[in-house]
Amino acid sequence: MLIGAIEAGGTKFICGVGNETGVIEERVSFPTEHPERTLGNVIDYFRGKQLDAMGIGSFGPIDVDPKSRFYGCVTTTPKAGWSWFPFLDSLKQVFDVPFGWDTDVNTAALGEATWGAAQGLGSCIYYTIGTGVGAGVYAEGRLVHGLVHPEAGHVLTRRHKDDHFAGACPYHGDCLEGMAAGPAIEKRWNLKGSELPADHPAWEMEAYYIGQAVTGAILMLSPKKVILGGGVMHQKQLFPMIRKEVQTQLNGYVSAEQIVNHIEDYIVPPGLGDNAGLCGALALGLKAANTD
Ligand SMILES: Nc1ncnc2c1ncn2[C@@H]1O[C@H](COP(=O)(O)OP(=O)(O)OP(=O)(O)O)[C@@H](O)[C@H]1O
Ligand SMILES: [Zn+2]
Repeated sequence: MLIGAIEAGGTKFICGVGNETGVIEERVSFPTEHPERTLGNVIDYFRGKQLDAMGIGSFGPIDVDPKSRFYGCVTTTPKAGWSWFPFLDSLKQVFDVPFGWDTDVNTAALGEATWGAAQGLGSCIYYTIGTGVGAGVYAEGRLVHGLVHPEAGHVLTRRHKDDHFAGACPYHGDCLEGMAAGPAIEKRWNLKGSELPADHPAWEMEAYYIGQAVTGAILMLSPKKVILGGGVMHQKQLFPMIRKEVQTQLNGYVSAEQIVNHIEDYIVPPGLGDNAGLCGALALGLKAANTD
């Protein structure tokens, strides 16, 4: 089986083809520009390939309700031209194959649940901490949608005692994304995260905020694995700090072995590394092929 995979990011698009075992055979990448131009590039790349299905994990927010007339669109984005643009339909008009469509983070969660760190577990939550913060939720063997889809990057946070930064979210100020995304780190410390030393106090603060979000997710969803990806999580020293923070915040209330004794196997980086998104899109395409 040959599946087309699209990781549609706000900064760049990655397209690739792979098979039902999760192997990506080739890939290309181009910058996210006006949708007509960007999707023109997508179509040019996939045209002529004998695809059985396609999967798209998109930056959001997006419409994931198949009954909605805006299904397959990015909804309210500041990115020029993308709001309500018929993203999915433009591709469906050219490629007569089953399509999978979901948020970038739900897609990465599916990739991890299918071939990565949460393989065979039936549930996980996947956070990306990058330019924004988002989370995908896989529970009881399926991706979670509802009224819209989870927007776990914007949960409210309790402020760190030494933090006087107002917060960078245009909607909420000091929500999780406003306090912990890459641009928040840069605004607070006047240095990019990648330029801050590993022992800088920034990371203790960062772990405090991510730890709160993960604690909330554990209490609300009881995921069998917590996966933390995105550019900021390249700071590997954050992992032990976040694990400790979660244990401190839970304070013994959740007595599962994974939290008490094996938290290093419970809160982990993506098993698929930087391929989580593209492999997830492959898994979405595969699901679409199998349900069509
Ligand atoms: N090594 C690093 N340490 C700390 N922060 C980093 C590092 N590398 C990248 N970042 C920060 O991560 C952010 C970029 O995140 P990422 O690489 O996940 O890209 P993105 O795809 O634009 O993010 P998003 O998934 O939110 O769209 C930037 O704010 C950058 O400063
Ligand atoms: Zn917010």
